[in-house]
Amino acid sequence: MSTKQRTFTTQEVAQHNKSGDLWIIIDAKVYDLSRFADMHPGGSGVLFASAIAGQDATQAFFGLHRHEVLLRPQYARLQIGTVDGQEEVIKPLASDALSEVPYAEPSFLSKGYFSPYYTESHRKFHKAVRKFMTEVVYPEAVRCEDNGKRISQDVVDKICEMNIFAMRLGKGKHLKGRTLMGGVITPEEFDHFHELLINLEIGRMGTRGFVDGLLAGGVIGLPPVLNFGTPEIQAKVVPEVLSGKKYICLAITEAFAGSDVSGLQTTAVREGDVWIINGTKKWITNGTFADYFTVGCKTDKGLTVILVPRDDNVETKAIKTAYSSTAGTAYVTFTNVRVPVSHTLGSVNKGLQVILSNFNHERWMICATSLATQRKIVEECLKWSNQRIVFGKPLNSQPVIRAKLANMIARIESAQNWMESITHQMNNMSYDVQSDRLAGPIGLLKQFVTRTGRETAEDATQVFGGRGITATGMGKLVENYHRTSPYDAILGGAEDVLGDLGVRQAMKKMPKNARL
Ligand code: HEM
Repeated sequence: MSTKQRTFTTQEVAQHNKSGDLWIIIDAKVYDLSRFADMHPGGSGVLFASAIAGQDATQAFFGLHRHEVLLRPQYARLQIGTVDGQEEVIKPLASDALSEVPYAEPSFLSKGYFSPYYTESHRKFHKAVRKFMTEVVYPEAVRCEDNGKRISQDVVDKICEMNIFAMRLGKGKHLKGRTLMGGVITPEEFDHFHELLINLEIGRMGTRGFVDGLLAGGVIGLPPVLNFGTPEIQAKVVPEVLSGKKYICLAITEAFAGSDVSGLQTTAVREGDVWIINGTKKWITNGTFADYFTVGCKTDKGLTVILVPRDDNVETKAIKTAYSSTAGTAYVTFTNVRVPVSHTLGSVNKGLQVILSNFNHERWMICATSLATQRKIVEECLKWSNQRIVFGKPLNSQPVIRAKLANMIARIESAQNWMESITHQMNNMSYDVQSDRLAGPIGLLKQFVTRTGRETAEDATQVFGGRGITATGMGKLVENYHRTSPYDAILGGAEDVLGDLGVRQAMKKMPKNARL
């Protein structure tokens, strides 16, 4: 019989209540803390309080620790048995399970709710993605977010084997003949809702630096190659990148010009069959580890996008930003870099079109991951305000807390519904039509998601108090979100610029005869 199956009465447990002989009960499980007490991060003293030592400390424990503490192997092995006649109630979810906390999942995944958009294909796809993300990607996300190291090759290989990276580029020829999520769906079935589901799963991990470190640079850096590269360049680069053997990033922004791409100063000068590239790029996601750079360059009569392979004349330096350096954010310097003209992506001097054609998809992706993190934060607040006891009552018995929750829920539900409506349009429009009709709505959606995201980050910090500004423990997701939600408001186009874009697009489409 394993020690885990031993049972004890509460009276027996109560005998072990002193230094060198300390047991406690947490959720029907008996833990022997005799030797651990001196190593306890919260100090040994708290464990010897009369309401804790030898007693049922469930409520005290969950007021101070996340459930995951008990699951860590070094702590799980402190369990010596269970309490006679009691059953464990607080269990970890299965890796493909859905949260039953109201609003923790989008409504189409919540029991008893319906959706006009999702089919059985999306549901089974979602189950496979959730399982994979929970088992393979999430542990890596937590590790990398913490230690700032880039994603490991082993995890990249597994992601690419499932073709998750390829699917993040959306529908298209690059999916032809690929086995998606081990064959759960066919490439022909794949649509933007499948893609949305991947992004939602990535966002809900709540590790913002890692969300970008998870090859986000490739999601925006590869499409120009896929859509504008010569057949030879495509045949070489696309398989290398989609298999995770090489990394690519998009290098547009500079210290001189961010959202205003017409102000770029990196130059490409043609000398026979080569481009000579000089200049710097800043805030380049995945730049520290990229093998290829999709670079926006100033040429004689405009902008030209050129694929630059890393060589000794390309230098990358990590930039210290507010989020984890696992994102690989770089300052890139090109010094007389020589690149064959066959590496030109699209037409010379017509690079703006190449850059702009990418933006809608990038912004839509940021909306999805940002929204999913926001939803995760709402789940954290709903759980915390339910379990946290203040002045003898759960936190959610305070009207002011419930008012914050009401606003948070309304924001994520509005954003999700708008997001799904735009995704439905994407599924039914050609890429060109999308550029015309959806650039404005996607800009406005992004403004809405990121602005509400920061309101939610503020509210969540108030709900969590000191824990919401602490990078470990109960409020660690709230702390991460509060610190990193401005990223979504900047990356892919600053919030105000995008709101303005939405209105300018609407102005362009105003009927000439519109009058009150
Ligand atoms: C199996 C039993 C326990 C284990 C394995 C454990 C483990 C830990 C760990 C790992 C931390 C660091 C913070 C974190 O990662 O969340 C911590 C903090 C703490 N623990 Fe425990 N603990 C146990 C039981 C208890 C109990 C019964 C109490 C009751 C008073 C307690 C009080 C605290 C306090 C006050 C802190 C500091 C919290 C903070 O900084 O916000 N612990 N514990």
